[in-house]
Order: sequence, then structure tokens, then C-alpha cells
Amino acid sequence: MLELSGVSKSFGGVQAVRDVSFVLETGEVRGLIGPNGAGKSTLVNLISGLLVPTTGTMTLDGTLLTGKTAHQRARLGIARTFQNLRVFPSLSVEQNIDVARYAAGSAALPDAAIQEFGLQDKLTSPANALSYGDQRRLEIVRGLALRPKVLMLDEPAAGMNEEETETLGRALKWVQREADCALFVIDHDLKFIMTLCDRITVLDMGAIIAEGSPQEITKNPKVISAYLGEEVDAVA
Ligand SMILES: Nc1ncnc2c1ncn2[C@@H]1O[C@H](COP(=O)(O)OP(=O)(O)OP(=O)(O)O)[C@@H](O)[C@H]1O
Repeated sequence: MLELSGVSKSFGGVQAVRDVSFVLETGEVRGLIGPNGAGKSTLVNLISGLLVPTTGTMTLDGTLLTGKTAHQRARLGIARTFQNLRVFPSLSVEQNIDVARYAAGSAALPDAAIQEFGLQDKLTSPANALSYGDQRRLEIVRGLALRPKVLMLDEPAAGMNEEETETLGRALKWVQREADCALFVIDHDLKFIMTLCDRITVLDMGAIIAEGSPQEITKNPKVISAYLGEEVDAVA
């Protein structure tokens, strides 16, 4: 269980994250949505240890994360993907996955994970020869190879067409069923988020303005009037 309590982050005069508290349960799939600049990436960077909060605390299964580096957090079970791809371009798909397996202390990644994300026939291809969608899927499999307790995905469906996005959603549902980890998913594709997630947290100007099931979020007047408007009606 990941717990955030009163987490804030300022960059000079900009308060990017304001007094954010929430609990992410084991096995939960949580969506994080909000307009550009709402603070979503900053929040993920705070959890993964790339940024240090101005105030607030975080714990993972009761272990205080304050003062722990991104590497230490990864070892504790916090994995992530990035908005901009970070695969090792000249390494093969298999080598990319092995790097993460090695970092996780050789914990086995089920071959089923590689299959679910459609990479089984591409293991020997250099990562930079893969399509953009495959590179995104490779990043997720690499994250899973760390055997994380929490896997945070920063815009996993970005640049994917509708069919690819649906396939990705099915693979992530598989992760929810088979891998013992929570997913924390940022995306601007609301249909994808609403279909995938058990619960959704909505950020606006750094603060949580709503939290609930997809149904609750689509009906929440604050969410509708603040910034989702008709888009929310369209996917409800
Ligand atoms: N390193 C930084 N230095 C200064 N300001 C920053 C920095 N990182 C983020 N910000 C500011 O913090 C606020 C939140 O940004 P953030 O990137 O977290 O939002 P976001 O919700 O992820 O947006 P997007 O959907 O566009 O990715 C913005 O006002 C942004 O300009």
C-alpha cells in the first residue's frame, strides 16, 4: 500500500502539487487525470524519488520513503515509465528486459507478460527497430520485470491509435489480474482511463479536486465544470 500524506511541491513561485493525500491499495488500478500543468508528472516524480517534496510524507507498506533515492525506491518496489521513451535503443528487447531483471535481483518475469504485450516474436530485435507502440509496451514490460509493488505509467497510450489503445488496456487488465502490483496511470485519453481504472484521482492546479469510480468522476459537477466538460459526457 502506497500512502501519501500532505505532499506539496513548489518550484520557486509555482506550486505544482498542493497538499496531496491518498492511498493506493495493492492490486488497485488508479487513474490520474487533469489538464496540462495540473501537476500529474510532478506527482509521479515525487513518488518515484526524482523530485523531493517541499512538505509531506510518503510510505510504501509502512516504510517511510523520505530521503530515499529513486534507485532505493525502485528496489523497494516503485517502478515507472516515462512520457518520453527511455528504452536502451541499441540493446535488444530481451536485453532491455534482462537489465531490469538483473536490477530486481533476477526475479523471474513470467513469459506470459512478454506475450501479453506482444513482444514474444521481437526478443532479438534492437529496441530502436521497434515501432513506437512496441517501444512503449517494452517500457511497461521492463517495469514489470522489476516485480514492482507499484507501477506508474506516464501516458502509456500516447501516440497509439484506438485499436492499439484497446489492446494495451487488455494487457494492463492482465497485469491487474496476474501481477501482484498496483497500477497508477496518467493519460489524457479519458475513454482508456475510464475503461481501465477502478478509481480515478483528478488533479487541478496541483490539488485533488475529486476522487472516485469512473462513474462518480463522470458525474462529478466539479470535474465537469472545472475542465473536462463535454469530453466526460462523451465517454460516460
Ligand atoms: N522543473 C520545473 N521547474 C519549474 N516549474 C515546473 C517544473 N516542473 C513542472 N513545473 C510546473 O509545475 C506545474 C505542473 O507541471 P506538471 O508537468 O507536473 O503537470 P502535468 O499535469 O504533468 O502536465 P501535462 O499533462 O502537460 O504533462 C506546471 O505549472 C509546470 O510548469
